[in-house]
Amino acid sequence: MEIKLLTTIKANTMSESLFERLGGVKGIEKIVDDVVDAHLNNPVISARFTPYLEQPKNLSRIKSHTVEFFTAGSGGPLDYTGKDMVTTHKGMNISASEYMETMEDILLILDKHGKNAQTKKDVLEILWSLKGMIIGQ
Ligand code: HEM
Repeated sequence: MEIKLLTTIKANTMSESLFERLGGVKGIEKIVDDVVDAHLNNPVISARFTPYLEQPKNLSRIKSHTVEFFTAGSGGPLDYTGKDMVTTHKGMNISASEYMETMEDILLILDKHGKNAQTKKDVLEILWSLKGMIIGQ
């Protein structure tokens, strides 16, 4: 019984793409909204994001690009139409600890949305692979 249950969980995790496990475009939109809120409330990095509260058009552009980015990167059906990661973060001189704070916020929100350890690990792996394009640009 237990073995059967475990096998089912494993099969589900393996057959569903990361995109599906994140809840499709709708799920990713909710995650991105909550992650931006978490960044706005994170004292280490909030100053990077608070100016966008006065630029709602810009903020929604950044959010929809981020939704596209995670949809495309997780096997979903949207193309990413934003700037590449180096160009986007150029001139910001983001530190390693700021980068770690964004990862922490994202993991907390994935927890809040009930995502399992494998899903968090998969997202973390993608974010980790990009860190050289984000830090110190
Ligand atoms: C692996 C980690 C990260 C990923 C995948 C990522 C991804 C993105 C994406 C997709 C955009 C939208 C680009 C566009 O609209 O063309 C963006 C914008 C932005 N990111 Fe990141 N980011 C990461 C880390 C960070 C960190 C650590 C910070 C600062 C603490 C940061 C600050 C910003 C800011 C301020 C913008 C808005 C730039 C603008 O005005 O166009 N990002 N990021």
